[in-house]
Amino acid sequence: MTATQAAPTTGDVVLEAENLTKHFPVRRGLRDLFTRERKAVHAVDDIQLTLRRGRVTALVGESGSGKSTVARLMAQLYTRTSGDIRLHGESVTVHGGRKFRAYCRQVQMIFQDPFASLNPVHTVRYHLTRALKIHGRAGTNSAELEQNLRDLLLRVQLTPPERYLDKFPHELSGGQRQRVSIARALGADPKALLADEPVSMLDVSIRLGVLNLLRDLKERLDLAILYITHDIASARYFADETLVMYAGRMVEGGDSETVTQHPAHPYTRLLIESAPDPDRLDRVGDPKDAPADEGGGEPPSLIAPPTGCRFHPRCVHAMPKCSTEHPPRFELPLVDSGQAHWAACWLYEEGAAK
Ligand SMILES: Nc1ncnc2c1ncn2[C@@H]1O[C@H](COP(=O)(O)OP(=O)(O)OP(=O)(O)O)[C@@H](O)[C@H]1O
Repeated sequence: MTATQAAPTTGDVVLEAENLTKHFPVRRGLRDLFTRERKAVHAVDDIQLTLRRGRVTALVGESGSGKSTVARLMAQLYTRTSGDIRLHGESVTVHGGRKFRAYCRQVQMIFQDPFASLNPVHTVRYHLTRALKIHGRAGTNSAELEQNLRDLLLRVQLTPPERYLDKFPHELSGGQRQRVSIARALGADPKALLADEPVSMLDVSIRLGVLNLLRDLKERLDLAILYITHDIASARYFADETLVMYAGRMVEGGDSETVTQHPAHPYTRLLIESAPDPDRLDRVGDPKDAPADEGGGEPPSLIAPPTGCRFHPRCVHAMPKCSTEHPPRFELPLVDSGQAHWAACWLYEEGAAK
């Protein structure tokens, strides 16, 4: 670092996406041979996302809303259809090779199923040594490598490290396996972690421990973390900021307390109603905070998504405009936290009847 460069501080932008879009082409069937139309799954459309040092951003939505696709795009595992991804302010597009490795040194992904992401025929020592070697952090001799391996396991609270180093994945519990996956990611000394449903396959009793570990890493290593989940209650507990996705688009965002306690978008309210948070139970019946019925139904087809707001076919507040015009982000009045809060919903256009 040169003398003129300021040291990075908590809150600095690490990774950001602008207008990120991914359409997966659909293979043409026999019936489509005579049409010119090219069908695609509109998995992710026009996403804005900013990950900052020392902060957790939750991306919440039901199955198929596009959360994993966003993470894979940010990890450069998928090529994007359009949009921009910037790492420390610089646009990046990599397709494998040395550039991809350099990107992975800064941005690491943690997957939902630690059993699938660890090779069953190799020990913890093998997985972690490989990660350290790939990223040039194995040290110059075997004593240094041993110390680095121990440090990684200590960092994910697998103690004493000697007990775990020579174990195979099947000899570990689900929580321990996920901790090894996290240790492997830390082997790169990344600046951002993309955690795709990191606890959803774990026993309920050990989920909190793994989330607490991630929070501890965020604080101690000043990591920027993207936390993908379908469980909005855990976003309130764990994330600083929460973004809600529906059918490939972002519909609401703000600090986690505000989004989960004062949800604005009818879809966010529906998500919260279907996953009650004990702290809100005393307010059930308060029409301002918990409308009685926010609609049900199924998410739409992403091959031919609804025009206008994609939630309008399920929305009990839908107005004529909702089916024809895509709503922009409307800034909402600040509540308790004083942090920015927005919703992409015509209900919040100035003058709209709520
Ligand atoms: N490789 C692919 N080819 C075609 N369609 C895909 C592909 N990957 C994802 N999709 C589609 O894109 C949409 C978004 O999928 P994605 O996995 O990102 O959602 P998600 O919110 O992460 O869901 P889940 O929680 O079930 O993983 C879905 O309709 C899915 O079927």
